[in-house]
Parts: sequence; C-alpha cells; structure tokens
Amino acid sequence: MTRQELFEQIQRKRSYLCIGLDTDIKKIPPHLLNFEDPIFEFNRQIIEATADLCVAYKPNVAFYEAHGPKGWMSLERTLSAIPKDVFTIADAKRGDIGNTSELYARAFFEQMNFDSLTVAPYMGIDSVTPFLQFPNKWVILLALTSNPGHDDFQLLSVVSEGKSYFMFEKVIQNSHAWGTTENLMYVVGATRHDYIERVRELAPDHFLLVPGVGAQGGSLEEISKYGMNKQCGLLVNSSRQIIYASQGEDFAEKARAAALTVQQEMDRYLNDYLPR
Ligand SMILES: O=C(O)c1cc(=O)[nH]c(=O)n1[C@@H]1O[C@H](COP(=O)(O)O)[C@@H](O)[C@H]1O
Repeated sequence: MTRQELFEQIQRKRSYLCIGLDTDIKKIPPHLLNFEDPIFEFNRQIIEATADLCVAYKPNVAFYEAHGPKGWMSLERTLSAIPKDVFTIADAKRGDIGNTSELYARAFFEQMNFDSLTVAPYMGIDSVTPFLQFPNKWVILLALTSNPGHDDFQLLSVVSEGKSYFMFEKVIQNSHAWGTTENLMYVVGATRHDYIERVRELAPDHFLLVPGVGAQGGSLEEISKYGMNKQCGLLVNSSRQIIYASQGEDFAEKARAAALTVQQEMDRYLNDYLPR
C-alpha cells in the first residue's frame, strides 16, 4: 500500500487506529474452540466487526508461530480475511545478516503479502535495507519501544561529533537515508509520549506506529497532541483492550464498541490537522 492510499483511508474513516490481532487461544471465548481453526474464527469475526473503524491490523506473529504449522495457516487465513484497502502489519521484529533478512522479507512480503513488517535496527544497515527493496512494502523500525526494558539500550547516551544523543535518536537519524517516508516508519511506544516531540523533530514526516495505548496505559490524547502531522502520521495500535473487550458470545460486538470509542476520540483529534 502506498502512503497516499494509507492517508486517504485515514481521511475516509476518520481513524488512525491499528487493531492488534494478538490472538491467544487461552483468552478467546470458549464457544469458538469447537471451530476447526478457532484463532482464525475469532479474527474473522473481529475483522468483520471492526474493519470500518480501523485503518490497519497488526497480527503479532508470536501468537501464531507458537502453534507451529497450524498457527501459520491461521495467520494466512487471517490475512486473506482483511479487506484489501486496510493496511497490514506483520509484527515479527525481524532483522539479520543481509541474505537472511532478504528471505524474511520474501516470507512476509511475497509468500504472505503483508504491507509491512516490524524490524529491529540492532544489526544495522545491511540487516534492514533488504526489507526496503519491495515496491509499496514498508519497514517499521523499532526506535523507542513501550516496554519497561527500553531504557536498557534505547536511552543509553552515545556521543557523535561531540554531541550526546540517546541511542533511539541515533537510530532515527542514521536510518533516515536507508529508506524514505514512503517505505519507512518508526515504532514509538505510547508509554513514552514525553519523547514524542523529539521524535517529531527528528522525523517530521514519517509515519509512526504507536503501540501501548489501552492495556499498557499510554495516552492517546498526548500521543495525538505531540505526534500528529499534516498527513496524520500516526498509526496507534491497541490489541488486548479491543479484542478481549468481552470473552462471551458477544465478543465481536463488544470489540466493535471498544474500537468505536477509540475511533470517535481520534476523530476529534484529527480535527486540528484534517478538519472535516
Ligand atoms: O512492535 C510492536 O508492535 C510493539 C512495540 C512496542 O514497543 N510495544 C508493543 O507493545 N508492541 C506490540 O504491540 C502490541 C501491544 O498490545 P496491547 O498492549 O495488548 O495493546 C503487542 O503485539 C506488542 O508486541
């Protein structure tokens, strides 16, 4: 998907919500366990109930890989149940030496036709650029993550040309030249909204994937206030808060209600940059 198509979807739906399909067999409603592929059936109903309210779905690959070959089948089926105009993110946090990264890229972009993949920057340029060679496919590079351990490395000081930077600042600065605003996004956790202004100074035009609202406690208001740009520039992910809004037979309906609450809040924040 192109940046323009993503932007048009945001304008049309008045939403920058990404729903995380972190589908845990232990948390899905018990009646679904009678289906041949309960994970897919759960996702199918969630997608059907929410596709008009969100602009992206992000299956976290761990929740599928954990089931072996059956899990990969559930992931493939899930991908084909997502409407073609909705952006798809394979959250697999890959990145390895060049020839290996190229095969990871083929797995997610060619075999499975995801629009984007989360990638870890730790191994540097040759581990990331193989993912950037695919037309209309995106790398979403981890910059400042939402988890408590992010300060172990991402907030370390590094000195460059006599100036001190946080490691995550160097990740953003140095990776700029690897891609463009048409194929590279950054992950910035919603739990670190205090840094989002700085991220915007370093990457004013890039889209940011912002996980961590909802179950992890990040603030949608703060993220939107400091992170939005002229093309919105944000995909805000929420997984558990939406998909597990109910564990009863009404789970899809309740997920829709939870997504609607977030979308309506987003609609208000969009008014500042993209008035109706
Ligand atoms: O790359 C991610 O998506 C990600 C990065 C990050 O910094 N923090 C983070 O929580 N995530 C993912 O975003 C999702 C958050 O899920 P909830 O906390 O349930 O909304 C999970 O799939 C995480 O793996």
